[in-house]
Amino acid sequence: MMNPELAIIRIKNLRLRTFIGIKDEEINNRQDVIINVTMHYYAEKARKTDDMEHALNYRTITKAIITLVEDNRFSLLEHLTGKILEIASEHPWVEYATVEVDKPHALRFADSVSLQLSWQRPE
Ligand SMILES: Nc1nc2c(c(=O)[nH]1)N=C([C@H](O)[C@H](O)COP(=O)(O)OP(=O)(O)OP(=O)(O)O)CN2
Repeated sequence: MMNPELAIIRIKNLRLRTFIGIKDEEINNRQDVIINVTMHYYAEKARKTDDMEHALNYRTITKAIITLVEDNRFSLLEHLTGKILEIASEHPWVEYATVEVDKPHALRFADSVSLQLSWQRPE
């Protein structure tokens, strides 16, 4: 059974603009990306103390993702998603993280295309 103290933080539909893609049009123009991040961590201390010092600060993590995405350029969704996953999983309290990045304007006849990567802390 899952541990009830394992909190799940979800950063939902973080909408940013960046250079992503391999076509000339994509290299020369920023486009929208939509980012969803999930992080699992043991939140018992944060729950009991109501003190930010014991919580995984989703604001700090979100700001780091915004800086990464907006200040860089990427060719592949795989690379961009992997870099965001590095940020989402770097805090030592994070047990498990997933990142999904949508490129809504990538395919003419589809609503969106997305790529998801996950990370699990080794036992
Ligand atoms: N694990 C938690 N982390 C954070 C919590 C929380 O309850 N648990 N709460 C906060 C803040 O209260 C708030 O939700 C976010 O902070 P805020 O400064 O408003 O974030 P913004 O990104 O909107 O800040 P801007 O400076 O306005 O861009 C933080 N973390």
